[in-house]
This record gives sequence, C-alpha cells and structure tokens, in this order.
Amino acid sequence: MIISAKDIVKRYRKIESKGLFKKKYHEVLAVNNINLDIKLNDHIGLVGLNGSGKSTLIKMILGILKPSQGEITTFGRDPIKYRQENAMKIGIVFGQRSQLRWDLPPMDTFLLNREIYKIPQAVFEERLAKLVKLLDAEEFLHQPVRTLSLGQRMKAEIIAALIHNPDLIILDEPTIGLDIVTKNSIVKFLNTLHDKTIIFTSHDLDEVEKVCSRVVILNKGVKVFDEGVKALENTDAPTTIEFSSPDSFEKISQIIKNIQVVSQERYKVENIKKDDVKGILSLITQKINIEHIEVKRLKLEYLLEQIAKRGTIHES
Ligand SMILES: Nc1ncnc2c1ncn2[C@@H]1O[C@H](COP(=O)(O)OP(=O)(O)OP(=O)(O)O)[C@@H](O)[C@H]1O
Repeated sequence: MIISAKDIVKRYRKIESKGLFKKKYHEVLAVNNINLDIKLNDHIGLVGLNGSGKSTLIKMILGILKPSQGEITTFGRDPIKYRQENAMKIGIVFGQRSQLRWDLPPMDTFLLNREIYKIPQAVFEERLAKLVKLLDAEEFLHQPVRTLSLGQRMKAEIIAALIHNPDLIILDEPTIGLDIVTKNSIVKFLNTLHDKTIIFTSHDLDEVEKVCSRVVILNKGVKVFDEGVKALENTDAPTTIEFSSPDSFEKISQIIKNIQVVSQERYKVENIKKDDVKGILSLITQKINIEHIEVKRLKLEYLLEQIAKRGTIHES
C-alpha cells in the first residue's frame, strides 16, 4: 500500500470575528472520517467541489498537516516524521502554483532539481530527453518561464516534478485553463505512466475518467464515492451546449427550443438529456452559422445530487 488512511479527520480553527481585544473561533471539519487505501500503480481521481477537502487530504498525505484524529501512512510510514525521505519519492504538479523560477528558463529549474535530488548526470540526461520527447517540449526549454504560454509552462512543470523519477505523482488540477489540444497531450502523456501511482485532483470528471482507473469523490469532507471509473460510464448527467453565432436570436430560437443568451452572439441550451444531445448538436451545426461550439456536462454536480438523494449513484 502506498497510502493508507484510517478514519482520518482534520479540523481547522477559523477566526470568525476579530473584536478589539477578543478573537472568536469556529471549527471547520475539512476532512471527516476518511478511509482510503491507495495501492502501487493506482491512478486515482480525487474529485470534489471547491472546499470539499481535497487539498487538506493531500497535505496530510504529504506530511504538511497532521490529522486531528485517525492515522495515515505514506509509503508505509508516518508522513510527518518521514517528510524529507518521502519527498524523494513524490512529484507534485500544481495547476495554480509554480515551482519554476519565473525569470529563468525551465532548464535551470531542471538543473537545480538534479542537484537537490542528486541525480547522476547520465541518468538526468536520459530522463530529460525522454520527458521532453513525450511532452513535445524541446522548443521552449531555454526560454524564460515568464515568456511561456500556459500550456508550455505546465509541460515544464510536469518535467520538473518528474525528473527525479518519483513513484507517487500528485497532480493538482494540472489542466486548468489549458486549451483542448494541450489538455489532450498531457492526458496522453499521463496515460504512459503505468508504473507510477497517480493522484489527480480535478473538478472535471470527464477529464479524470481519461486519466484514472478509480475515482474518489469528496463532498464537504466526506468520501461519498470510491469506485472504478467504469461505474461512471452510464450516468445520465445533463449536457449543456454553448456556441457563438452571428445569426439573430430570432432565427436561432426558431430552430432550437429553450435557447438562452449568454452574451452578445453567444448562446446556450441547458439540461439536455443524453438521448437528445446528438439531435440538438446536428440541428445547431446544420442550420446555424457557428463559430465556436462547446459541449459540457455538469457530471460532478449531478452525481452529488444523486448521492444526496439516494446515497449512491446506482439505480436501485
Ligand atoms: N488553513 C486553513 N484554515 C482554516 N480553514 C481551512 C484552511 N484550509 C482549508 N480550510 C477550509 O477547509 C475546507 C476544505 O478546504 P480544502 O482546501 O481542503 O478544499 P479543496 O477541496 O481542496 O478546495 P478547492 O477545490 O477549492 O481547492 C474549506 O472549508 C476551507 O475553507
């Protein structure tokens, strides 16, 4: 077992109000009695809405935070006591934070990491060449990070996080804000990492399904779902189609029922049932001049609703 959590609880004390002399506190139960076992080479999607406890759980796995109750081991040992040792076996990518030096090229961070992790030169060169090839990152390795596009930066972050060949890779929303082509190339890369244990946090279940074999959903600190990704295949989450078009609202509303205006020349149809998606899509693409179209499913929100109603996502 790479990670084993038994009945872990994390409470934070939050300052409620600050009087002149007195502080008032209230307690937040960020992680509520979670049991979780993660095996070698598991690819786990850790999913939940904002504030559901994902970061808190990850911080306990990393030994940055101590559980208020319960026990957790990472690589079979206390993550706080063995934080340094475990760090040698863990690579972390944050979509919203950077480990790259802003004014320097990514290559300088890779070289710094080579020193920190004491990677022999030949091993470093071989690993770097492989990662650069898989992520198609050659052209921007020597460009200052501040001049990189978000997608290029994220690829460089991934290389920096993996250069010491960690066994456990934690990716915290690594694809946030990326275009679909870059997202796909990162997903494709992650799918080559069969011999690694991956924890991939996201709000986007569709993406998690492309990378992970198992999905853990947290809701308000509670683990409400922990199953193989196949269990999510046939959920009937409603779809939203959003598109931009120079055509008039009058014309569009005659073709598509329940059309809503998002902004100028931008429209959406919400709550489309699974069986109706194809029909509406072909109406839009055949009868309306479209410049851009997006198909979205609020799958996580839908699943959380099902779980709240029935306690499970499965039909009884
Ligand atoms: N240092 C802290 N002090 C007090 N409360 C905290 C602290 N860190 C997190 N919380 C609270 O704990 C709860 C869980 O937060 P956490 O950051 O773990 O959620 P999350 O699922 O990672 O959210 P997001 O998707 O927005 O990153 C939230 O209510 C949050 O406000």
